[in-house]
Amino acid sequence: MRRLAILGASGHGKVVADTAERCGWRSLVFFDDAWPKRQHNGPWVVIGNGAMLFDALSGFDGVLVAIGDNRIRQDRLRRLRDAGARLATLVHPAATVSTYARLGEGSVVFAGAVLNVDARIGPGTILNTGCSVDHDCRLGEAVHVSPGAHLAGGVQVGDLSWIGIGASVRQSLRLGRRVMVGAGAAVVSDVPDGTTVIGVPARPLCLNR
Ligand SMILES: CC(=O)SCCNC(=O)CCNC(=O)[C@H](O)C(C)(C)COP(=O)(O)OP(=O)(O)OC[C@H]1O[C@@H](n2cnc3c(N)ncnc32)[C@H](O)[C@@H]1OP(=O)(O)O
Repeated sequence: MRRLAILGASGHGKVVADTAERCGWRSLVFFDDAWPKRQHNGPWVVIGNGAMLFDALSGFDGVLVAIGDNRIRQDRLRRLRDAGARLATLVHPAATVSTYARLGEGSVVFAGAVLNVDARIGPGTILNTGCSVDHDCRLGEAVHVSPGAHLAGGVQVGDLSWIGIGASVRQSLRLGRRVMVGAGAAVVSDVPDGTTVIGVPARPLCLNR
């Protein structure tokens, strides 16, 4: 039976595990630094800490990092890949991914998400429940598109950026690295690196205070 290891026994980790089962993984276990205090994550067992996963890689057919923090997820994915881990990629059967889209290793696409034609998604990205990423979008590494967020066609999103729940981004815009788009925002202009924007239309958070 193919074995999957998931690093990060969080709520996000439970959705990753649930999606993995829907994708046909039958044997899956968690690793988390809260072990041995944390022994379970929902119906799944936590069998060791992060360091123990690195020692156990040969026993797994796939490894995923289920850590919501983009920077930490990117770091752990890179370290696991360098250590020889076989990084898995998940697409929930109720998600729609174009044959002509590309999805980087270690990425997850949850139920109801749509990834459209000629989109390119970097490694370690989360396309969360019911989001959409439209044609020709370019997402960097370890991006998170939250539930119900929508990117119109041709949007570029830099590494480590986070599109908040229910936000929308107008077509052909360029969002930099480490951008945070607040929940429910409507982004109608480019966003520079490291900027948090909120509101409708979206403005930098400091300008809204
Ligand atoms: C399955 C899952 O759960 S996936 C997770 C999905 N979660 C998300 O998408 C979270 C997105 N995060 C947000 O929207 C956050 O509120 C952020 C990042 C924009 C701001 O967070 P913080 O920096 O902690 O700001 P804070 O909460 O202190 O709010 C600062 C001010 O901005 C306002 N504000 C915060 N977020 C928003 C928003 N999304 N839209 C409008 N105003 C906002 C607050 O009301 C506050 O206003 P005030 O100064 O007048 O009182």
